[in-house]
Amino acid sequence: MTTTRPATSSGVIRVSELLKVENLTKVFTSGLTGGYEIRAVDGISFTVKPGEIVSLVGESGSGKTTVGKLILRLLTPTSGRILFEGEDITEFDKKRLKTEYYRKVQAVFQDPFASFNPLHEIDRAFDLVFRSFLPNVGKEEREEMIDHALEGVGLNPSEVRGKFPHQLSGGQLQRILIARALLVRPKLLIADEAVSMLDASTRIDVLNLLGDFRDKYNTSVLFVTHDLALGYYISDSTIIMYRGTIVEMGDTERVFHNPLHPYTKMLLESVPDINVKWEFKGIEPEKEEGAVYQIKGCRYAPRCPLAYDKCFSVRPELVEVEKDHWVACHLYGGE
Ligand SMILES: Nc1ncnc2c1ncn2[C@@H]1O[C@H](COP(=O)(O)OP(=O)(O)OP(=O)(O)O)[C@@H](O)[C@H]1O
Repeated sequence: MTTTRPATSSGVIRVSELLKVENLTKVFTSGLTGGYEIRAVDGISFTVKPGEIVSLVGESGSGKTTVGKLILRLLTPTSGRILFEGEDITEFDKKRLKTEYYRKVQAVFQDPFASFNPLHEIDRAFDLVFRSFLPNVGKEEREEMIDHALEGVGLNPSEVRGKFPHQLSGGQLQRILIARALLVRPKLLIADEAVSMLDASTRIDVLNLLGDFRDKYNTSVLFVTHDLALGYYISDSTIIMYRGTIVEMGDTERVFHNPLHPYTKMLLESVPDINVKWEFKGIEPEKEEGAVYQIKGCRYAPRCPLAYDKCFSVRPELVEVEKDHWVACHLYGGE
């Protein structure tokens, strides 16, 4: 990959985990009757340290968004724990989520248009944040804070304030949402495909902005993406998911420069190279979805060129093969 990455903030002190996900599982059922189990997230564990940017990478359907929604408690886990600052947030009631948790954990999603009411000026987007988390801020200070937050994401307040969503571009709207999420200086930002709709140069600006914000306020970011290059550019650590399971994770440099899992290797080989012209090689058919979740072993086995008997019958565990580099593959001794 040719992308260069901004240097990791050197001043960040990483004491302990901010977020610890333990054996997290979410099972959906497809259809009302006679459906099959979709193990969208299947017993995954990982941590996010204070000030760490972690990419959650995988193809469509790998379970990335479900993980984000579970951490945001927009979904209830089937089993497992989500510890935030040591407390299991799956046990928080609605009041605690609203008054405490969402003060510290904010999110930005893919489609900025969906987050704005087309009938209201964009300024209204900030109302809920002030009402919920900053109720004592006076009108004048509030206006200053909004202007400051907008400037922080590279917007000129006079160009966007008082406008309706249809009068602004997707990039401007997404920056406004990021400004809103960062206004309360959250400890964790969940950015789910948050830059996918932006054009290439705006995308890099917004990524740099997330990096700057982390450096300034030690905010951790869970960066959910299907785009390996973006994940590489921004993150300290990378988690590769396949069909609800983590197949590889660790320090971003190690995962990208020494990929071990056949799935990670395949993903990296699929990144288009600017010097190579497109050539159609056919599309590999995926195993039928319901059948994939019934595989007792590695979910990637049916697609894996190196799979052998054991891969279909025994689920490989994540093993640390070098410092801060984990892989779940029988080729590396996982049981
Ligand atoms: N509410 C739901 N009911 C039933 N199945 C669901 C539900 N939400 C997600 N799924 C299924 O769970 C699996 C994982 O979905 P998820 O959206 O988490 O994947 P993803 O990696 O984020 O994919 P994408 O990049 O396409 O958003 C998919 O098979 C999806 O169809």
